Amino acid sequence: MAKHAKSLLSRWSSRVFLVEVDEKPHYFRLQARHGGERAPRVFGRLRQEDRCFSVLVCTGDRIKGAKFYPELRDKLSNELPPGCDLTTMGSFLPRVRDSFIRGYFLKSSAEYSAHVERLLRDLGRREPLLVCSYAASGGGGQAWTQRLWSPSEDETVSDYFVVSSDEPECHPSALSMINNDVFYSFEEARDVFRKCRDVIPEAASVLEMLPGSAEVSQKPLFPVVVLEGLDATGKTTLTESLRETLGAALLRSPPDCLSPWRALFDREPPLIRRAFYALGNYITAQQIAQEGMKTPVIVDRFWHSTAAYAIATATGGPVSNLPGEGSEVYSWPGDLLRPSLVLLLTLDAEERKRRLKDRGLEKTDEEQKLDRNQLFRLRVEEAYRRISGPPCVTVDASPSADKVLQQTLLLIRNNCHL
Ligand SMILES: Nc1ncnc2c1ncn2[C@@H]1O[C@H](COP(=O)(O)OP(=O)(O)OP(=O)(O)O)[C@@H](O)[C@H]1O
Ligand SMILES: Nc1ccn([C@H]2C[C@H](O)[C@@H](COP(=O)(O)O)O2)c(=O)n1
Repeated sequence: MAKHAKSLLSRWSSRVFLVEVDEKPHYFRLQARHGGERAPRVFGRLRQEDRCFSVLVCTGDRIKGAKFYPELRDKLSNELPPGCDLTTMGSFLPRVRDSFIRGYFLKSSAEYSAHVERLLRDLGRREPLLVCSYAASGGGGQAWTQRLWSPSEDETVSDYFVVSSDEPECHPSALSMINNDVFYSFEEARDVFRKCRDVIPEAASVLEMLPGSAEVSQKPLFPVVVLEGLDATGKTTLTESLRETLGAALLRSPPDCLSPWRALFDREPPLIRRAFYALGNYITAQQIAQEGMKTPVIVDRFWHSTAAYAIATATGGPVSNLPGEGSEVYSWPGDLLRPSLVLLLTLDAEERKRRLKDRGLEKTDEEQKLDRNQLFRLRVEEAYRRISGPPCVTVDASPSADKVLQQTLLLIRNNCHL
C-alpha cells in the first residue's frame, strides 16, 4: 500500500469529515460504539436501503493530487447513474497542519447502489483513492456506519458509527492553505512550477522569466503605492490618473511578461494557479525595485490580491469560515518587497455591478463568481482587510473619479514621504 495512504489510515478514527451542501459544511466524526446519537444531517431523509459513498483523493504527490481532484469530479459525473447526488467533501485531523484531504460524497438510491459500488471499486483499484461506503445500521435509519474499503488485500479496516461533530473555529481547508493555496516564499512557489514542468510544458517558459532569487538589489528610494480591490472598483482608472499626477511609474501584477500564459494557468487547479500569481509578484517586485530608484511607483494589484482571492476560494460559506484574524495565513511573505502603502478601493455591490455592466468586458471565471456569489465577495473583501504587512487603507471608491483621485493623493501625502 502507498506510504501516504498508510499514514492516513493510521489515524483514521480520529478524523473529522465534512460534507458541503450549498457551500455549508456539515461535520461528522467516527465512533466505535453507538451511544444513541442521531445520524448527522447529511444522512437525513434517506431510506434504510439507500447508500452513501465518500471518495477521498490520497496521493503524496501534490501536483498529481491537485490535477486529479477536478478530473475525478468529471469522471464521477459522467459515469454515475441517474439520481445519484454528488457534492464536495473533505476530511482532516483537528488542528493538524496539512491533514486536510478533499474528495466527493455521493448519495445513491438503493436501486443503483450495486452499480455505484462496482464503479467505485474499479476506480479505487486504478486511482489513489480512499473509498468508504455508508449504510443505515438499524434503529429506524437513525444510526449510520462508515465502512472504509481496504485499499490493499493485507489491511483490515473497521466499521465506525458516524456522529455529528462540532464545527471547528474556521473552515479546515485553512490547515492546508499554506504553500498549497497561498505561498509565503519565492522558493515554495517556484518549486511547484519546477515540479509541474513534466505535465505542463509552459511552466518552463514561466520559470525562464523568473529572477534568480527573491532578493532585490536595492530598496526603492521613492514611495511604492499598491492599489487593490475587486474588479471594476476603479483600479485602472485611478492608477492611470496617479501615474500622470505624480509622474510615477505604473506596474502591475501579474506583470505583462506573463500575459501569454495567464489564461492557461487560470484553468489549472488552485495549487498551480496560485503559484503562478505568487511568482508574478516576485517579478513585479524586481521591476518595482528598479523603477523605485527613479520615481514613485504605482502598482495595480500585488500580494493582497493573490492571498485574498486564494484564501476566499479555499474557504466556502460565510465570512465566519475564514481563518481568524491574526492567523498566519494573513502574514506577508518574508522575502517579498513591502510597498510603502496599500490602498483598498471599496464599492457597494450594486454600483460595482453597474460599472461592470457599463464596461462590458469579458469576465474571468473568478469575476463571474464574484458577481453570482455574494458570500465569495464578502470573503475576498474581509481577507483583504485581514492581511498584515504594509499598512492597508480603505478608500471609498463611490464618488466621482476626480474625487477618488483627490482623496487618494491626500492619503499618499499623509502616509508616504513625497
Ligand atoms: N469613480 C468612478 N465613478 C464612476 N465610474 C468609474 C469610476 N472609476 C472607474 N469608473 C468606471 O468603472 C469601470 C471599471 O473601472 P476600472 O476598469 O478602472 O476598474 P478596475 O478595478 O481596474 O477593474 P478590473 O480589476 O476588472 O480591471 C470603468 O468603466 C470605469 O470607467
Ligand atoms: N497579483 C494578483 C493579481 C491577480 N490575481 C488574480 C485574482 C483574481 O482571480 C484575478 C483578478 O485579476 P483581474 O481580473 O482584475 O486582472 O487574478 C492574483 O491572484 N494576484
